[in-house]
Amino acid sequence: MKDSQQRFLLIVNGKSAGNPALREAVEEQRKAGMNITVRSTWEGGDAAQFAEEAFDAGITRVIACGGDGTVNEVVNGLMRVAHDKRPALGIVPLGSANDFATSTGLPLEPGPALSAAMTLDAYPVDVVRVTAEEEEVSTTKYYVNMTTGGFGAEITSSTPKTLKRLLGGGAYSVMGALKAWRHRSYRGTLRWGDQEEATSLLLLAMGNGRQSGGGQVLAPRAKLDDGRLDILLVKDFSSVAELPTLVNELQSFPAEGEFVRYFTATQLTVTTQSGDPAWPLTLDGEACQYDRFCAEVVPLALRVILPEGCALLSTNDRH
Ligand SMILES: Nc1ncnc2c1ncn2[C@@H]1O[C@H](COP(=O)(O)OP(=O)(O)OP(=O)(O)O)[C@@H](O)[C@H]1O
Repeated sequence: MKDSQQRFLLIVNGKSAGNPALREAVEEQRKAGMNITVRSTWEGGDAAQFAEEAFDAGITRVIACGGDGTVNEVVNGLMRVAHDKRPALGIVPLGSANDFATSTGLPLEPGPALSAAMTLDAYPVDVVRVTAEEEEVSTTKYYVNMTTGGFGAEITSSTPKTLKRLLGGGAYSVMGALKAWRHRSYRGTLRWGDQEEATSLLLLAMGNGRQSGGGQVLAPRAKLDDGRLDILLVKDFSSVAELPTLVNELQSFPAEGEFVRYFTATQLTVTTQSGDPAWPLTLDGEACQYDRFCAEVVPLALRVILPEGCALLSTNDRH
């Protein structure tokens, strides 16, 4: 479809509605004849609703203007639209972390980002469905980038920089930090493929994309369109003497390390024993807490506007 035939909906996080660079970029594109509607959110939930309504309003591309949380809401709204009617997703990153946009190589400034979202091609990517059963109520949420769980999720959702120190620091500074944060592990039984493991984890990461928490690469080999989740398990340690091994393994992501395991799966379920605390999760920046949940890949569910040659697409592997 030609750019002039596209109908664009910008869903702007109300926090950024006055962003001068975005306003200027929209004005410029409109002057160039582009058909742009802008809707600004008032509160959580609006972005998903606007995205869900987009197809009926004749929109062909929905452009999420905000941080990872806004992108996540828009993805959830788009997933409520039938697959063959689902508008493509573009991103103008205006958040504090912007992990998805950064890792896919999209422009980070509003002007170039809007231009990219309006003119670049859209590529089909996987979306991950997370279902949870809590007191007989079932909830379904989607994400496109990464979910972190356990203590790691607590840190990523509170202070992204703290996780950076955990992963990037030396063993002794890590130990001090962990003590200061009163770190804890989360217990549960994990099931994937034909495997089952009862374990105690500091961190679980389920990556469709590669990074979260403001630049933490937790799924370095993930591809957005390979039909698989890249799973990182970081087991708890019992003494400071074990920390150098743990920190080393976090640099190499071994398939079967002493503390770190990295593998792929199409589906992963986590179940806690009754009486154990529920797992804190951060789904593309959105915090929640579940006793039992299942994450599964919905292959090629959403077209996302990405840079040509994006390293996160397996179609670009040969380049
Ligand atoms: N008008 C508004 N004012 C303040 N907050 C809003 C408004 N509309 C939506 N929100 C909230 O903003 C959250 C999303 O924020 P967003 O991810 O865009 O920014 P961020 O947190 O700075 O980004 P990042 O995750 O990249 O750090 C939503 O969960 C929603 O609840």
